[in-house]
Amino acid sequence: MTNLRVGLLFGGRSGEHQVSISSARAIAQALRKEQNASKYKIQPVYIQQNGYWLGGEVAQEVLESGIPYLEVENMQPWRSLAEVAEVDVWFPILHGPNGEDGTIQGLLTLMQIPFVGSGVLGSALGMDKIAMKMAFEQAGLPQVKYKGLTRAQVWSNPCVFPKLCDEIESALNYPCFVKPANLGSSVGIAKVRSRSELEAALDHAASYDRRLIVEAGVVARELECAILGNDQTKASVVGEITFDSDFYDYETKYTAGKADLHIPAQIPDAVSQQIQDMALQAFAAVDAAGLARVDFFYVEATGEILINEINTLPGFTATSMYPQLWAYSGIPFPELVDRLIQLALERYPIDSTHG
Ligand SMILES: Nc1ncnc2c1ncn2[C@@H]1O[C@H](COP(=O)(O)OP(=O)(O)OP(=O)(O)O)[C@@H](O)[C@H]1O
Ligand SMILES: C[C@@H](N)C(=O)O
Ligand SMILES: [Mg+2]
Ligand SMILES: [Mg+2]
Repeated sequence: MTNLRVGLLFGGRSGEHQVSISSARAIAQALRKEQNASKYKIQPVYIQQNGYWLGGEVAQEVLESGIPYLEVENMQPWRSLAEVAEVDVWFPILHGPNGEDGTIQGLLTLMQIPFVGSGVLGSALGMDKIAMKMAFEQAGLPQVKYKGLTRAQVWSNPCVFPKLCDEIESALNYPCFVKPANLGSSVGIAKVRSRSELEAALDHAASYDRRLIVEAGVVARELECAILGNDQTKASVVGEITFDSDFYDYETKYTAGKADLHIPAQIPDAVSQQIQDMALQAFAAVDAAGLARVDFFYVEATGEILINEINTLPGFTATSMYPQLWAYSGIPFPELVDRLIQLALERYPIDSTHG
């Protein structure tokens, strides 16, 4: 099909709103390159931070400028956007809650329009770090010790909260990492080394999500592997990230020069092979589709490889690993987005036979 209309869905009601805009800009650029230019027509649809959907000139302007649109006078619920009816295939490049978590995927499934990436189950399991870790546990994938919590427990009465902190300290020790269960780009994450830091971090993470996770901290090299495919999946070469900051936080991720990406990672072949196998297993364990990036910890001294997480809509920004891992593995960015759209079309008739 020529001139297929690709609904580039970006922004979103998420703490990763700005990252999504950056990812969408990179994908739009790739869709305008080489054969993609005659094959696809981009239909940008921007979801404001407050959740309203905007098409037309505003969406185009956000895509061109990279600057979020904050005005509220053009409020549109999604169903009144003319663009929505014209899309042949959706490319949701939304990160975090309300985009990477199955909500949009459910809506697009009901619209009966093919879309890039995982369906409802894969997205939801891949987003929620507690559910994800349970799925990984079932698949026999090694990971750090963790404890899942709810906001209600954290914001409970002053008698219960200290007991909760006692339990976390005795189960996980310091340092540990406190995270909102459903977020990404390190938003809301803190590395904590004391009781007072733990209390503050739990309170902070609870302001982002009603589900939280605390993980034992590990001293390790950080390795990532990209996956592409539906039922026949392929793993990319493994990459490593190094940085001087305390951990791979938001600023380190998205400020040019703060982190170094090493592709391929300088690790033994056997380690690389094991990480690729584990990444493929993780993809299957959450029922992901299309694409994902799987993040690992490699404890060099012991040879231990621990899975950290899967990201079913990984970043495509200038400092993001996913497109760079594939570029090194022989799939340039324009071909990568083409393949992702073709994978969405390939999967669609299969998924639509449910029920
Ligand atoms: N248990 C842990 N031990 C040591 N470091 C950790 C641990 N958990 C997280 N980190 C640090 O925090 C970073 C972010 O963690 P994580 O990948 O879980 O968050 P995220 O918000 O889902 O990030 P993204 O989706 O952008 O990859 C890791 O890359 C690592 O630097
Ligand atoms: C976008 C960010 N959550 C990533 O995983 O790259
Ligand atoms: Mg993540
Ligand atoms: Mg990560």
